[in-house]
Order: sequence, then C-alpha cells, then structure tokens
Amino acid sequence: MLASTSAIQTEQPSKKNFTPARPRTGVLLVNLGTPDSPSVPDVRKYLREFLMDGRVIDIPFISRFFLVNFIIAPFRAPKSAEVYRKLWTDKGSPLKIYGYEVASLLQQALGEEYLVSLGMRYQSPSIESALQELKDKGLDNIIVVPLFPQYASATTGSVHDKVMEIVRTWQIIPQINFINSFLQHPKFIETFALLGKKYIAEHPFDHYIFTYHGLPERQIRKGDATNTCLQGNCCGSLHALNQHCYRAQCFETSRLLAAALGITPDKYTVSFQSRLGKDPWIKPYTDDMISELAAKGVKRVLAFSPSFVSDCLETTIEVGEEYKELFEKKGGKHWQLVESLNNHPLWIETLTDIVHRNNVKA
Ligand SMILES: C=CC1=C(C)c2cc3[nH]c(cc4nc(cc5[nH]c(cc1n2)c(C)c5CCC(=O)O)C(CCC(=O)O)=C4C)c(C)c3C=C
Ligand SMILES: [Fe+2]
Ligand SMILES: [Fe+2]
Repeated sequence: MLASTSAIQTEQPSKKNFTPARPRTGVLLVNLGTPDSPSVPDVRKYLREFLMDGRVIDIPFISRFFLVNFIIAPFRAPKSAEVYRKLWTDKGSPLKIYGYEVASLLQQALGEEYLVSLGMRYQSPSIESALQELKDKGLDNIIVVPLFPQYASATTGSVHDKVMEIVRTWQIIPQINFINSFLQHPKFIETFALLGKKYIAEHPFDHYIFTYHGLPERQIRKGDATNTCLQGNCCGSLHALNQHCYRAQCFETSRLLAAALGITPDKYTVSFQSRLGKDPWIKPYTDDMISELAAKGVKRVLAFSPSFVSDCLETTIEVGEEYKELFEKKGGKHWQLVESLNNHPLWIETLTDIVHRNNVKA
C-alpha cells in the first residue's frame, strides 16, 4: 500500500519542473507612443492621432476636429519636430527604444508561462498588433499594464478604452485584468529613490522638485465623485474617496518618494508641467515654482519626473534642458534631472511583481 502511494507521487510532475506547452498569460505593456521620426509630417501625424483622442482633448468632436487639424497640429508640428530632433538618438525615440527593451527584459524575467507584447496608444507598434500577437496564442487571460504610474483618463483610461474597443470584436473575450496605477508599489518608489540617491551622494542639494505631467483642471473635476477636488487641500492625502484623483496620486507619489529619500516637507515642491491651450491646468505650474524657488535663493535643485517611466520629450528636453535654462536664468546655479526608470533591473522587478500579483490564473 505504502509502496504504491509513493509510486503515484513520483509520477506526478513537480510544479517546479512543469513546463507548459504554451504561454497561458498575456502581458500587454502600453506606453503613450511617439512619432515615427522627428520629421514635421510624422510629428503632425502623431499629434493628430494623439490629440483627436476624446479623452485627451475632451471637447465635442466637431470642435476638437477643427482645433486639432486646423490650429494645434499645423502650428505645433514644426516647433515640436525641432524639439524631437534634439531628443532623437541613432536608434530612435527613447520612449520606443526603452519600451522594446523593457518588454524583452520582462519576458525573460517572467519566463515561458507568459507572453509579453508591447503596444503604443498612438502610432506604432499599435495596441491592435500587440493584442493580435496575444490572441494568436490562444491565451487564458491578459493583464493590461499601462506604463503610467498615476491614473488619468487621458492616459490609463484611454489605454483601457482602446483595449475594450478592440477585444469587444473578438468571438472569445479572455479574462482581462486592467492595472489602473502603481504609484504605491514599494519597488517603483525604491527605483526612483535609488536613481536620485546617486546624485545626492555626489553633491548636496538645497531643494527637490517632483514635476508631473499636467492635466486640464476640467478633467480632474469630471472624475471627482466627492465634488471637493481642487478646493482647499483636497489632493493633500490619498484616501478612499479621492483614490483615483490624478493630482492626489501625484502628491502621494511625492510623499512616498520624499520618505524614501529622507527629505522633509519643507525641502520639496510638487508641481505640474506641459500645459497646452488656454484652459486652466492643475497647479502649481512647474515654471512658476522654478521662478519662486530661484527668487528665494535656492541654488541647487534635484528634479524628479515620476509620472514617466521612460526618458522622453517631457523629461529629457522639458525638465532636463528647458527648466534648467529657466532656473539658471532666474539665478539658480545647479539643476539636475534624475533620469527615468528606463531599463533599470529594479523597474523590471517592479513590473514582474505587478504581473504576478495580478495574475488570477497563477
Ligand atoms: C503622465 C503622462 C501623461 C499625461 C497625463 C499626459 C496628458 C496630456 N498630454 C497632452 C499633450 C501632449 N503631450 C505630449 C507628449 C507627451 N505626453 C506624455 C505623457 C502624458 N501626457 C509623454 C510621455 C509625452 C512624450 C512622448 C515622446 O514622444 O517622448 C505632446 C507632444 C509633444 C509636444 O508637442 O509638446 C503633447 C501635445 C495633453 C493635451 C494631455 C492631457 C489632456
Ligand atoms: Fe502629454
Ligand atoms: Fe483631488
């Protein structure tokens, strides 16, 4: 009796050595997207697709169509193309280069039970092609990971919207898990802190700035179930009622980062960059804060851009060059940008953990 039991046990494949015949879980990584080249026509094409998204410019279709196609895209494309030319490397745009690299490193880290595919919300590689790759493998479930640490309707919301638009045409809709945000993931915070500590060890800084991509205030209000957003200190802490407020999530990211770096509240500033158009965007604005800090006599600033996980136009050029120039013009002496997470091993560990924790079939 005893002998036969042990015979059965040895025939069972141990979970450790078990190799599935095919990947079971798809991981769809999605970032914003970037122009195909820094040429004016490619930048114009990118701006048109991006800004015609009703979650980005959230006004009625006809007004958006005229605004984007006859005002913003034609006038902005030549100026933006000039800036994209500064950002461009031999291999292309950093957002796309790091996108592919992260997808490949994550695939290695997750192993053959998973299939990782990269899509961009705008331009290429498309979300359609990335989802098709997963669909062709007949996966059991898909985890959608928009590469935005904080939730905004214009970014994460738009990715989810696009994925739903595509999969609703499929005969078999697999189980899909949508990741909304990951700003509180300890390894996400640790990676940014680690990158910053490298500069802090080299030189002391008088002040730290956490600058996030901005949003029109209107978009924050539209997602505010409590009717308290943008009044008083509504975004000062993240709690059950404002947990999806982008501005509150940015303040929370800064609080966690400051704690990880050992920075006291009087030593750091949270601000918002990259405004577009005349409507009010969430405040305080980064350029105003830079002028204010310089006027107070701050000389050395370390700048973090924690709404981005990859170097891109908004970090390398806007924060790393344009804000540096502004700070120095206003009397500052040293401005240092902390690079983004890019292909950092701890960032790959963060993504691996996000996937494992959200794999309901594991
Ligand atoms: C946190 C991530 C982002 C949010 C939120 C976001 C909102 C948002 N952006 C625009 C307009 C533009 N953004 C542009 C570039 C850009 N934006 C993000 C991320 C967020 N945008 C990234 C990563 C990039 C850079 C991409 C790259 O190729 O490196 C641009 C294009 C550049 C330019 O012409 O300045 C525009 C335009 C709006 C209107 C908006 C919210 C409503
Ligand atoms: Fe943007
Ligand atoms: Fe808020």
